[in-house]
Amino acid sequence: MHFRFDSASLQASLRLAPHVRLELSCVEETGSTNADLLERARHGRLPDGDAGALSVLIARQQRAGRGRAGRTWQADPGAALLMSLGTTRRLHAGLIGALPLAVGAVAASALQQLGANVMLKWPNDLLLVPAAPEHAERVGKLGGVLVETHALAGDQLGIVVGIGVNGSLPQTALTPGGLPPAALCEAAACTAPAAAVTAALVEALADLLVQPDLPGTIHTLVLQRYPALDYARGRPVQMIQGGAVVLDGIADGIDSDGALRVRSAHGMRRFVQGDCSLRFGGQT
Ligand SMILES: O=C(O)CCCC[C@@H]1SC[C@@H]2NC(=O)N[C@@H]21
Repeated sequence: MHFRFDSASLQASLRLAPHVRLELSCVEETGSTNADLLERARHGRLPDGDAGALSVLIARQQRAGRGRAGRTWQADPGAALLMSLGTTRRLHAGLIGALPLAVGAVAASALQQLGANVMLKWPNDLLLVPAAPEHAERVGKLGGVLVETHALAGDQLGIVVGIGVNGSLPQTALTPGGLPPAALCEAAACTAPAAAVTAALVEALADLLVQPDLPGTIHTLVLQRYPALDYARGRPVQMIQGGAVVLDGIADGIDSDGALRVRSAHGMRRFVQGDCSLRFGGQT
């Protein structure tokens, strides 16, 4: 699966609600699509999401792709969808932690509709899960979501939603959380071409970001859609903060603010930051 587009043909293939207006650019190479759109946010050049407007930037290659928690995100040229969507909205700071989960839920649902069995791991991982239940533990990291924001004048926020999805397997070995990488080309039931994958994700994420009631939509996605997509729920996990294991327990789901609940012998603990590593057969 190879990702390479020109803006005009991608734009022509999109089915968007009539009020949605996209400024779409597809580039061969950039540093980071998230960094580019955040720069636009800093200069007041992201469009108005209340009016249904968004910027979408897709790159075939990134020189300095960004992952969560200051990590880098690497992908071979054309091997992954590398995309950011940017807009300005009014969003209470208390909901920023829940937004990546809502984005993940929307992206996972869009990919499921294309036949890939995609689930989620807190806070931002897209997982590819084998369809056969007896192989459900042969899960891999398909991609990730990186939401970055920039406070603007008034109570407006520049919101940049980045997503990376592997079409082909990357060269890298393990990913954060100890999972092997996975790619859409491995999902037997997903025969959609790269253009269809891209269009489905642009349509779904644009629709989310211009929702008139964005806070209510985030809330509903996190509380109602995320649970069915939550791969970790009920499984043994190890919580890692600052490189150290801080808790062994059982993932117990997500709160409305995006916090992960983990149950252990010491009771229930909420996490708003850190990594959640799955433990299979007692191993990390
Ligand atoms: O798993 C993660 O830590 C999040 C990865 C997010 C990667 C995407 S690729 C497009 C966008 N631009 C970036 O620099 N990062 C995000």
